[in-house]
Amino acid sequence: MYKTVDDVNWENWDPVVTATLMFVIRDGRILLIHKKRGFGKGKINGPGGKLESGETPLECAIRETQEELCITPTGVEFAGELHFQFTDNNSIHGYVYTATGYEGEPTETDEADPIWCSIDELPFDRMWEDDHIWFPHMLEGRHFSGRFIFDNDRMLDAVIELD
Ligand SMILES: Nc1nc2c([nH]c(=O)n2[C@H]2C[C@H](O)[C@@H](COP(=O)(O)OP(=O)(O)OP(=O)(O)O)O2)c(=O)[nH]1
Repeated sequence: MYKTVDDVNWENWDPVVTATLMFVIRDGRILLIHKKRGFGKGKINGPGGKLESGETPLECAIRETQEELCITPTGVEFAGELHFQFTDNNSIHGYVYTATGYEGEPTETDEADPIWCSIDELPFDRMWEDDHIWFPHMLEGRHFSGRFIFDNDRMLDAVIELD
């Protein structure tokens, strides 16, 4: 039973899922989604999803943003990595990207409803519990690597490292 980050053998960690997140940030605002289905349904997050075979995390993050919001992010940069170990043995390796712009118009889809938020007033109470830890680093443009233990959607422990 995982309780703390130290309970995981990170050297041999073999995540069940690799997933991505994309955050368009411009003019003091960030483009988030209300996630309408799938893992994390009901939460506010960035667009993103699971890696498909043959795809790089960057390609996945762009594709998922196209699928969920009908936009193509531009000025994309790697922001950080997230390592989630769940008590039920699920595990997710997440790659986070930021973008400075996009082509197209953010549009509601079956998966997501776009929401522009001020970076000073992020709705952390409606987001995953770890997000308030690494969002400030992402917004400052610092690369981060986070390790987290979750029991369903309750965070039990967190360690964050900065470059
Ligand atoms: N911000 C944030 N995002 C998270 C956390 N945990 C977590 O899985 N995510 C993201 C990574 C993925 O983008 C997404 C979950 O995967 P998903 O989007 O593939 O789920 P899905 O069932 O909708 O599957 P898909 O078909 O869209 O690929 O949630 C977290 O703690 N914080």
